[in-house]
Amino acid sequence: MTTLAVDDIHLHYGAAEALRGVSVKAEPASITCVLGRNGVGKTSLLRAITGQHPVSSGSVDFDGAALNNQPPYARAARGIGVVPQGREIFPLLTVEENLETGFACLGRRSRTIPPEVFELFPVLETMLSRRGGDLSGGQQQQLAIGRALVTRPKLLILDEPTEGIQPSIIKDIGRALSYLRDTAGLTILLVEQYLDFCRELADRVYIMDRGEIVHSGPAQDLDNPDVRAHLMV
Ligand SMILES: Nc1ncnc2c1ncn2[C@@H]1O[C@H](COP(=O)(O)OP(=O)(O)OP(=O)(O)O)[C@@H](O)[C@H]1O
Repeated sequence: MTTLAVDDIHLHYGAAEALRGVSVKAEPASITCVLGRNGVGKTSLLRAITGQHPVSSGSVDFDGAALNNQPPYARAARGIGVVPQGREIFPLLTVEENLETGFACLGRRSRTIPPEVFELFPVLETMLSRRGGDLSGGQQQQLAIGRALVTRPKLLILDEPTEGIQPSIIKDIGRALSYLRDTAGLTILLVEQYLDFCRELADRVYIMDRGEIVHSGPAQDLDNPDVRAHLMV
């Protein structure tokens, strides 16, 4: 069963239409990557999936059932984990407290930090009592992914996880996402501008332009200059 099926959604900010009939699917245990230049609607698509902005029409089905008008916290409780653009770490909370904010959508008995968070990102364990704001950008990105994993997601959504991150940590993040797909069977939906990262990781790619999907296919399609042309400024 398809984990996520976005079907023909339209989304408006006032009179401006940011999404014009967008359809996207994410299959179980796979990485789906949405690419596109600045301002084409990638974050708006994620807002529609996470419930942070209402859609004007169309549907979003998750795990076999419609999400309709469910608020973001209900979607998180159903298994949609989010790593937002800019990470949104609480700077004055410790690393441990930041991870524990993921407990909010869990029942009392599941309120533990899964060991895989520290297996994937050992630096977080060594920095548990440090303040989030004292971490480097790359460490904060790892923390944001760890916090999303605490919610035990079936679908992990990441908005530009490589933005402003040093190459060695981008590699760590890539390895972590492959592991989560291959070993934990997680479904991953990734918005990115970094083409090589997507080419290496993704199973399927979608390219957006001006609120529409202009190409979809296997990640190898990114080798095709005609496909890459959609990403040129
Ligand atoms: N809160 C908002 N109110 C009004 N317009 C918005 C809002 N958020 C985004 N937009 C507009 O909607 C369009 C799509 O923006 P969106 O952030 O979804 O694009 P994006 O592809 O994620 O861009 P980026 O790569 O810069 O994050 C843009 O024209 C943007 O200016």
